[in-house]
Amino acid sequence: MKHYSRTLPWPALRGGLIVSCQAEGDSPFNSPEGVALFARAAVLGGAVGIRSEGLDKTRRILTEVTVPVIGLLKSSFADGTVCITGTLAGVRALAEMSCAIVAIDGTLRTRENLNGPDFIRQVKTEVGCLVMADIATVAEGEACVAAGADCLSTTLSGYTPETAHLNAAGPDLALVRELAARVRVPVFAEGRLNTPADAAAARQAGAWAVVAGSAITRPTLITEWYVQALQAGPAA
Ligand SMILES: CC(=O)N[C@H](C=O)[C@@H](O)[C@H](O)[C@H](O)COP(=O)(O)O
Repeated sequence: MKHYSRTLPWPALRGGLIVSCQAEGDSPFNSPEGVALFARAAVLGGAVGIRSEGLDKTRRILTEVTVPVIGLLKSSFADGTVCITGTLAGVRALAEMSCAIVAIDGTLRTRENLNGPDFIRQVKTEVGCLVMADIATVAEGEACVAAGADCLSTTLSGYTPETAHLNAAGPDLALVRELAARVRVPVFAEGRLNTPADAAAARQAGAWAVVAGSAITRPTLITEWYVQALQAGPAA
């Protein structure tokens, strides 16, 4: 196992904002250059960390910022729901390019014949990088910590079959609150934190730090929010 020498990122991230700089599909920002511009803008605005998807994009972002970068690769489970870094090769590639932390799907869904906690156990043994377990429930979070996850993020609440009903309900602050009370590793609040007030509420709920993406780095989606609000018409 290779040993990744690094300063632990937890103090630098504490109480701060991590901006998720991702772009997909026909987004005009869907390139290493595009997301790197977002990362630079985020750091200028005071972001203490960046979350980044994809090997080429993450490699580029790492050359542009000095704050800790949380790297991940996205794929899909058979039912079409999102899987966050589900292969050992992917974890290794992100760790070797010096991501401070690698985000891994910590849900109980099976990838490479392992569920999230078992996969994290394998990653900690065979790769040895810092792991952020992306989870959707308290039980998943506790199982990932027992498996060796270095921190948790509520990323997947609302995006797994059993939590899909929460998607329309705004950020899952109840999950942040419960995890923060139960585990001894940093808990990051992530997912649908679309306003500064949401971010502050997540800190109040016990989040170590807050991750925001869409509301900062998905301008097409933000535009749609405005357009839909206007289509609802004027109040009677
Ligand atoms: C579910 C999933 O695929 N989440 C992804 C995880 O990396 C990203 O698409 C999100 O943008 C990120 O989690 C930040 O969340 P929000 O964009 O809601 O602020």
